[in-house]
Amino acid sequence: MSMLTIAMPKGRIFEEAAALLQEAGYQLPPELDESRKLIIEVPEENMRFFLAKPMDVATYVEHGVADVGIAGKDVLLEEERDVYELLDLKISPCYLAVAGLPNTSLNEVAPKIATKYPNVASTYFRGKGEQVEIIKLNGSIELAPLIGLSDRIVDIVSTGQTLKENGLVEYETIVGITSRLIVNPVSYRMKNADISKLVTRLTDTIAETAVQ
Ligand SMILES: Nc1ncnc2c1ncn2[C@@H]1O[C@H](COP(=O)(O)OP(=O)(O)OP(=O)(O)O)[C@@H](O)[C@H]1O
Ligand SMILES: O=P(O)(O)OC[C@H]1O[C@H](OP(=O)(O)OP(=O)(O)O)[C@H](O)[C@@H]1O
Repeated sequence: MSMLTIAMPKGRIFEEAAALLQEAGYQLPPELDESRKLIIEVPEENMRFFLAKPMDVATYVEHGVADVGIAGKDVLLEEERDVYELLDLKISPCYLAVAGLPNTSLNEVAPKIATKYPNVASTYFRGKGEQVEIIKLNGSIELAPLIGLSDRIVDIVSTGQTLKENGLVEYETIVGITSRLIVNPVSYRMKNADISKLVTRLTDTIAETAVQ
């Protein structure tokens, strides 16, 4: 029987995702978060894990090298991939928002928006009929309005600490974000029994966590 391959995001989602799988009854080795290995096989569960950058998880799943993956909804919105989104795992909650320096209005012809999410940002402003110039950054987005690179940012907010410590305010909430279970469409057919078992177990675990 072929193994189920799961692309896991390294970084802040990882621990919550691994804990959720454990709670769902999968016995995962400590090696999964303790070593620097990027491929971890768990023969007892007939599973194999790839440790990927969060932005890349859906790429592995779309190409079918991973059967399933765990990805933030932000990543799925930014890069539309040919994958099925099966389940809201309700972990790593945050939201995408428009923020900037306080008391500044957007009266220029095409205000500059700095963001790690150029597609989400342009779709959002197009939807409001506002013309903007998108500036793609890869991190430290809050720096942009402070130094005059942009008028606004579109970025993730979780505790709000980063905005606060940099004297920025939120202007609009775009969309709420949680992590999702995604699956390759071919794997979904070929490995339906294993994937359905995973989905059922995770669904039960999420439901139990919700009532607690
Ligand atoms: N405060 C937050 N900031 C950023 N992402 C968050 C936050 N809270 C939850 N998330 C989720 O975590 C994912 C990003 O994880 P992480 O920050 O580890 O990766 P990253 O953005 O690639 O970071 P880096 O480039 O610094 O490694 C996002 O896709 C989002 O769904
Ligand atoms: O509301 P908060 O709890 O402060 O979280 C939000 C901050 O966290 C993320 O940045 P990250 O730590 O990933 O740094 P980076 O943008 O430099 O990658 C995000 O881009 C915000 O800057």
